[in-house]
Amino acid sequence: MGDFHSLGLSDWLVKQCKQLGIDKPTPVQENCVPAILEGRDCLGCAKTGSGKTAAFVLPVLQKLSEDPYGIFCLVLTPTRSLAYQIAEQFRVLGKPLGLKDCIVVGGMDMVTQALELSKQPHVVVATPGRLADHVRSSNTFSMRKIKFLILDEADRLLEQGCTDFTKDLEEILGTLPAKRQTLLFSATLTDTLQELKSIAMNKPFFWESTSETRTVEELDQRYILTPEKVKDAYLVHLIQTFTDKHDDWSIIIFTNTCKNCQILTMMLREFNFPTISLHSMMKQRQRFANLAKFKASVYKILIATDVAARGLDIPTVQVVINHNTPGLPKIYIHRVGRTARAGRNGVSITLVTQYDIHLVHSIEEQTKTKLTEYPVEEKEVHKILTQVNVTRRECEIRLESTDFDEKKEINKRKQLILEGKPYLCFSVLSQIGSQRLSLSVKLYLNMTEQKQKSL
Ligand SMILES: Nc1ncnc2c1ncn2[C@@H]1O[C@H](COP(=O)(O)OP(=O)(O)OP(=O)(O)O)[C@@H](O)[C@H]1O
Repeated sequence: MGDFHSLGLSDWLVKQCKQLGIDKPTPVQENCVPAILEGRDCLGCAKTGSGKTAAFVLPVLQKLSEDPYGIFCLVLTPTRSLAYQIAEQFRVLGKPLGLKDCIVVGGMDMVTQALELSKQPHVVVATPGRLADHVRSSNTFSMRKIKFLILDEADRLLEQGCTDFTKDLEEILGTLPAKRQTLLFSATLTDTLQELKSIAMNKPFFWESTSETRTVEELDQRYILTPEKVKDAYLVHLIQTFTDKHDDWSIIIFTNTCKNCQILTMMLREFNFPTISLHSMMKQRQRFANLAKFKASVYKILIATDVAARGLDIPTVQVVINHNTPGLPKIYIHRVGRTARAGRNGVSITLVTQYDIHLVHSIEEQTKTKLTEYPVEEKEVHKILTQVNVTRRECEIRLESTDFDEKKEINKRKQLILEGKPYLCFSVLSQIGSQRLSLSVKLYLNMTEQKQKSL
């Protein structure tokens, strides 16, 4: 393996890497950095935690230092917290350049963002929805001259999942110059990306790690077979065991819904475990605050939905627990990739019910790894079963007495209105009929009326 100099990077960047403990390039960096410096488009597929971020940040900074202007580079990423993490890497590595960056994500003040964009930052890191909003509503900034477009977690941005970025991406791409370098990175590349490889212009460089397995060797992948009703008792038992055995530990628990995330957080707190949550029903500021507290080890347990499955880089995470078995192997790969990063060891434990066994088989098939059973003293689990289930029920009742479900409905409706789906909105709205709701109907009607008038 060479060093960063031999990849074509300048002294100041190599020095900057050293200061951060980045001495030797990882394979994805070793292969992609020279191709990007040559001016080629690049598709990089490498395992979680293998340093893909620096693989694009370093060559962009090198090129920026040769011809500095703004806006030089646009990075798009599917989640808000990931946008902050990427911007941080640019800021730290690009410090000697006096790098100016701008983060454009939903849930934050649009006016402040517009002002920052108008100051022509070198690098813009954005989630597609909010950047498309700015493109539609503002003419105070231009991306006509950007040199680099980067899609991080590219498969997620391009797939048509529950959050479909297609429309926003089209809008953004329309404002970019055709002559640019396009870089796509992910730990999981889909067929669409494989197709893209064959049709892309600009002689794209494609790099995929040659390893047979899709997860890292340092990750010990386990499962526990459990009936649905005993799952929470296993969870409490596992956490208790980790607490007893390790001083310096932190755990991410993934679950399938925001509500479940909330209930599990309340339940684990009842057992005095330092727990905090992260899901899309929380306000953006609260999400950042919780993530910061988890990173700082103020709370050792983070319960999250898949909003935290991709990209988050928190070195202290030693254990990932899947409270539900992910329906897609790809989601499993990203979730368990929150531990065992950058050569460290880690454990993942997936709670599997009898109905999920086929999901485990397809995970094993895709990752080319066999999950092994995690040994548990069942007697100990059964001792706490009743107490855990009663506590969970109490938490469910407590949550039902709050406006959690109502908030969820309001969020859903806001989304429908933003997407311009009036009929659907009406049918959802008419079921509830509170004052706040009729207000949002009026607002929507007003907006469409004005739109029609202006037409
Ligand atoms: N050459 C290197 N040597 C040592 N550590 C590195 C090197 N390059 C990056 N790192 C560190 O490795 C960690 C993981 O990097 P990064 O977040 O870029 O992974 P990733 O490949 O993007 O993972 P994911 O697919 O989960 O997003 C970071 O903390 C980063 O600082």
